[in-house]
Amino acid sequence: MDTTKRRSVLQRTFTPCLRQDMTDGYKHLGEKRNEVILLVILTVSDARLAAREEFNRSRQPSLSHRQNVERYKKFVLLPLSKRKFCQECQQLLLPAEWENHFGHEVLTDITNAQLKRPSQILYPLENKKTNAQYLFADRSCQFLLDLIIALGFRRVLSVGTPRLHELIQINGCEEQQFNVKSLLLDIDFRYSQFYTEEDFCHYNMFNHYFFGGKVAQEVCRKFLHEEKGEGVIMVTDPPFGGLVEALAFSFKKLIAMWREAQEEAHSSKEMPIFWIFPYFFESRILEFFPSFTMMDYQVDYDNHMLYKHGKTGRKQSPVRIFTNLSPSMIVLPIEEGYRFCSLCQRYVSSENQHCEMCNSCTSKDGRQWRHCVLCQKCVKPSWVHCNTCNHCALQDHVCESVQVGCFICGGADHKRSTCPHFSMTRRAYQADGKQRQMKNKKLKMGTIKKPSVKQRKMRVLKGKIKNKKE
Ligand SMILES: C[S@@+](CC[C@H](N)C(=O)[O-])C[C@H]1O[C@@H](n2cnc3c(N)ncnc32)[C@H](O)[C@@H]1O
Ligand SMILES: [Zn+2]
Ligand SMILES: [Zn+2]
Ligand SMILES: [Zn+2]
Ligand SMILES: [Zn+2]
Ligand SMILES: [Zn+2]
Repeated sequence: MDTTKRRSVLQRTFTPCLRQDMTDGYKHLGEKRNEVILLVILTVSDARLAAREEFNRSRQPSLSHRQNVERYKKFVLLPLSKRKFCQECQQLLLPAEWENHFGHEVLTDITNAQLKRPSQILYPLENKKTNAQYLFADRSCQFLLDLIIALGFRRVLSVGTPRLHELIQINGCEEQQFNVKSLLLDIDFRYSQFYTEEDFCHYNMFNHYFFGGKVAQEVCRKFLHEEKGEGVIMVTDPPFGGLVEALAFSFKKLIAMWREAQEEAHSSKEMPIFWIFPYFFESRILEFFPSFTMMDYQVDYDNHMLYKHGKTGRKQSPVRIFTNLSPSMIVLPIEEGYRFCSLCQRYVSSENQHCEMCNSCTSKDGRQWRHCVLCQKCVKPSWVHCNTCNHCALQDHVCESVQVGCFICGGADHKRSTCPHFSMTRRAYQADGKQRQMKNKKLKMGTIKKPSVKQRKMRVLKGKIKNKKE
């Protein structure tokens, strides 16, 4: 099935709420769209909380998790020839339902091995804006699991990492001595067809919402509290379009839940976390989690043309692991070119050279960076020092002093950030600060064409119309 057809099929079927959840992840944060999201998180009133819960409730799928578990039990008892999966509806089918799916593309002879790898049967969701489901390449997934085992963890809270969850479950089934467990928290309700309520919670990581209510929340709490909270690590790989603030808000809630199991004396202990995210979000993540360090390991994905290792994809994935564990403990594979820098006490990628002036292995993107004496720091290899801007930038950038006025309305007396025509709504719904910054940078560097006055006026007009609608 081609992508367009698949997408339209997904839009028609399974549960309309799933599609809505994926696109409306942020909107769950509050009903009133013209509010600044961060404020909504921090000062959410009772009334708004109720409205939010009502919104979440209205997104409940037609079949409950329990019903899906019962269906699964019946499904596994069927002989192979009667085990079907409708690709269009993304649903396991029981014989009585076959006729309703007449004319749909159906997979047959679903084996137990296939049932244990749902991420291979289910189509990755492809909403580019908020959630493209980028699945780990086997190499990266196995690396993560090996690392988790080597570090001695026994329980993994898999937040938006279905493939890692799946790998852990498979190992658990196949090897008696394998003693790592995983609980998957994900907004993709299709997974409820394959996992019990003890293994999967339908969860929104943008507002820490458990769709299964108190019962599901208790499953998570119990999981975190086993062995007094010892041996647990949270691994998360959120959609990259996700707001760091919102994610941090939810992760802090999960950390607080874990901390309840800690004795007073250990109340300042941190729950170990691997947060997988692009390197250019480093400063944003550190704002919320100052104890985190970014690892050099490049996480690869199966279904992302750019972030995929190998012939067709770009070799350098921008996705990294952020962790609050000591960097010296995170051993990166030497066979893939990583090496240990004894001065930094961490593994770094092969091109990442130790800079004596910065006293650090400074590269962020895997290329060798160069020290600029004037900037007093290392910069990307493609940058040169600009005396007009007083810092390094791309050779063909547009110098800062040349840029006067506002990019939005063209007004000469203010900058875009204080533009009176740029409503709060649009600001809040723009991409995360970092993404904005990146775009600004690109504008400054001239990699994005500066809009003409006419284009700017059109934008203001469109903005006004949109705001009126809202
Ligand atoms: C970039 S993918 C990561 C998948 C991971 N690399 C793997 O292979 O297991 C993002 C994951 O987060 C989930 N997700 C997206 N939005 C979410 C939300 N609001 N709350 C919880 N999970 C969400 C998606 O369903 C998906 O599984
Ligand atoms: Zn169907
Ligand atoms: Zn170093
Ligand atoms: Zn340097
Ligand atoms: Zn410089
Ligand atoms: Zn310049």
